[in-house]
Amino acid sequence: MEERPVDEFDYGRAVYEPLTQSVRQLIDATIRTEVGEDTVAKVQALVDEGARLLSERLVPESFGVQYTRDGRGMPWGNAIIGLRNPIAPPLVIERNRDGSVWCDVELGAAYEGPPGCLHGGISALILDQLLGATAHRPAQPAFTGTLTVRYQRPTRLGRVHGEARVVRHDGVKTYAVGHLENGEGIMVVAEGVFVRPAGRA
Ligand SMILES: CCCCCCCCCC(=O)SCCNC(=O)CCNC(=O)[C@H](O)C(C)(C)COP(=O)(O)OP(=O)(O)OC[C@H]1O[C@@H](n2cnc3c(N)ncnc32)[C@H](O)[C@@H]1OP(=O)(O)O
Repeated sequence: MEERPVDEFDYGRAVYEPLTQSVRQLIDATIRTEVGEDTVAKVQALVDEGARLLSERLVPESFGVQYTRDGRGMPWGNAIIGLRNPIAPPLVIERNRDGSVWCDVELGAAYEGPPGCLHGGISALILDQLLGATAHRPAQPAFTGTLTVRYQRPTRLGRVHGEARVVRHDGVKTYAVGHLENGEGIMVVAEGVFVRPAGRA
């Protein structure tokens, strides 16, 4: 059996996070490059070789949430916070003492919708995760039941600040609100109902 370091979280982070960050740079450069076709073909061959090497051993399906032996969750494939997911910015969510949450994130060319602006689906994705994180209780996961998003103004690509907080609980339902803002003000607001499924709460 393979010898695993005691701290799998730190080991995994040290090994995979730099790779993920390199692939994020690759995604950005793939979108914005203006080099000639010979260079594009050369890079494609290198990328194909990298994918071939990484594919020599894969988990059978998606990554899921793997746990360290001391119980720490590693949602590293997650589409928005995944440490091993190059399409995740990634979002790093901070929690205040009152349970509200916030994040600061840099969103570049890979997240474009209208020219120069953040794609509305990405705004909704960030808000879904933020509102879900504030609604979350340990060992009582809450699923997004309904998420309502109001796009007040186009959000320019670049640095975005997000916040979310719980406004009330009603049985298995938790109601949360949040917003995204930048130097131009509050751009997107959201409210959501998060439901703890019967039998799993
Ligand atoms: C640190 C970790 C941070 C984690 C953050 C996570 C963020 C990401 C969150 C997601 O993206 S989750 C993925 C997207 N969501 C889903 O896939 C959910 C799919 N839907 C379901 O699984 C079920 O429909 C659901 C769990 C939402 C509800 O099923 P139940 O069978 O438990 O609901 P039930 O019919 O028993 O109703 C319970 C209560 O919830 C209400 N309800 C049910 N579905 C609802 C809904 N969709 N929206 C709002 N309220 C809903 C329902 O009216 C009722 O209210 P009352 O108690 O007042 O009668």
